[in-house]
Amino acid sequence: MNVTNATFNGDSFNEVFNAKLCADLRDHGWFQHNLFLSSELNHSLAEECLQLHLSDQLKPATIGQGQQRSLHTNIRSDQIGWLHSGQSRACDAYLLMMEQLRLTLNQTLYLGLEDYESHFSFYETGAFYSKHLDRFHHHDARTVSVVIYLNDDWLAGQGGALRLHPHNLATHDIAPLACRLVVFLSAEMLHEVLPATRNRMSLTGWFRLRIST
Ligand SMILES: O=C(O)CCC(=O)C(=O)O
Ligand SMILES: [Fe+2]
Repeated sequence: MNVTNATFNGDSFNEVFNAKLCADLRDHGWFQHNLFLSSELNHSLAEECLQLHLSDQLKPATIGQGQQRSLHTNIRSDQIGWLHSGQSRACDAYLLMMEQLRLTLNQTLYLGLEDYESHFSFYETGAFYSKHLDRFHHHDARTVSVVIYLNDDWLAGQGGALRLHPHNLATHDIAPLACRLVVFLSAEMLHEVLPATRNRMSLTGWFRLRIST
């Protein structure tokens, strides 16, 4: 894959994108953009996620942080693999886009986001993640959540939606379609992942503030 010209879709990070990102997060607490990844980058990331799954390198996700971290398969049943820079060209291209997103969020919303952590997620048929907030209870720095979906040809009726529960508003379902980006405020937006009738792959990440100790 040629990272330099296959990464961004034409309208990611243009003025309209940036203005909508800023307005939607500020006014509603979430933002969606359907063609964020190029199909080439989507394909490379989907292939990498699938290979990690097939080679048993993804692990059951846990809940909580530090010593409180534990496995709760009644709350979530996906498998994850944390990303690190240099692991592949596709992951580096994705991390570059997230760096651009971090700068954009800081410039438009003055959020002071310092860094980003991210993992692949693989939900096998029937896997789910019940209603939760992404911010941990104790001194957590997670501020903005980002999900990118990697699933070609996702059909209505296959389930697997990200269900947002905006405060005092009706729930909103988003299908996990390839190339799609969803951004929301980690401390405010309750959300869940509904079970699907097929495997579901994504990249999930969090922009964090520096924690002062
Ligand atoms: O995959 C999704 O749609 C959301 C995943 C999620 O909520 C999480 O990993 O915290
Ligand atoms: Fe979440």
